Amino acid sequence: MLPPVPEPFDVPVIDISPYVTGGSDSERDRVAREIDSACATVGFIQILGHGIPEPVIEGLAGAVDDFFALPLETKKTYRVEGANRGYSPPKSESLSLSLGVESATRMNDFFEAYNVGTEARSFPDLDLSEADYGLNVWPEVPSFTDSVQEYYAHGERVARTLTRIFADALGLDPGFFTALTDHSIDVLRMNNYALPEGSVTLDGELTGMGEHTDFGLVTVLWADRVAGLQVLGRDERWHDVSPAEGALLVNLGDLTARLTNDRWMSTLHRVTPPVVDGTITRRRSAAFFHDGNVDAVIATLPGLCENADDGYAPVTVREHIKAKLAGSRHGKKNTAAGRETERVLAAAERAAAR
Ligand SMILES: O=C(O)CCC(=O)C(=O)O
Ligand SMILES: [Fe+2]
Repeated sequence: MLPPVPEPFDVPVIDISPYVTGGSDSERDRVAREIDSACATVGFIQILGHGIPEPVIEGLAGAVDDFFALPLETKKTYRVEGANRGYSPPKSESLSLSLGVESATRMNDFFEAYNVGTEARSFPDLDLSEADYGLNVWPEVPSFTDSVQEYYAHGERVARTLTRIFADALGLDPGFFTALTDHSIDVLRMNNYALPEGSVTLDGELTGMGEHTDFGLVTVLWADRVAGLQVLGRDERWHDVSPAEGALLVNLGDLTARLTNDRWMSTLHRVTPPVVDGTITRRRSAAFFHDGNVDAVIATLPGLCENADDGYAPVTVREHIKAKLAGSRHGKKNTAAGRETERVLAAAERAAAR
């Protein structure tokens, strides 16, 4: 039975500084317990004490502003075929297809994005392929490369700090995630939700970014404090989420749900920016996706399934990400996700029925 009234919905605020600047065992223990509870009940967290200096965040925001202010034709010269890199124009992706949903709003996500990520050549000793770890393209925009690279290094540091906390919260060896992530496929997706006045008719189908779960282990999300992000609560209603002053949002991806046999949640979310007087209120965000080594095998932790065949089937990060990207970027329904698709589809369908 669905709850008759919406439940109060809060995205817990957690100060992770004991893991960033050093803290006592008991302080770290408190952080790990708070993270465990947030991951098991919401799947979204607001973190403070992350240690990213304000000028670094301002630098990222400035880079996002400068790039997306370019004419569309110029931005399109930075498209990269066949890799999750460079510019993605409005209406070229449909996140809901990454779930295996044949959406009525196919390719109607109006966000535009710029992606950069970890490159094969950063690991000269490993035999990594550029098909998995694509080369970045950098736009000719003053300070863009420096500002984005500086933020990227912090995004990676914060993601790794989080997985260190996850190991404690799940009672695992401190190095558990390091073994899965020492050459992690990471991507920073800078999103811009804006359409010039009059360029589009909002027919109720167009959306900022369709409902989806993130693909990897954990996402660190910087976002404007402007409405638009909505998260599906356990009451199966969509709730508006905007970060507290100075907070970054964090959410878990499908690979962590698989690892924990759904004890921790990969929560459905979407972006529906408000329309004021026929114009979309501009909103920016930057999602740092920490997805794990391409060849890491993600299998449910033994302590979290009663029988050996109880958990998710083991999957490599490569297989999983490939199926997801084929859905969102190439309009191909993700049929490989199995139990995961069932989980997210059931939640999406119940939310739609409300
Ligand atoms: O714009 C946002 O706040 C969310 C972006 C997001 O969910 C994503 O890029 O996966
Ligand atoms: Fe997302």
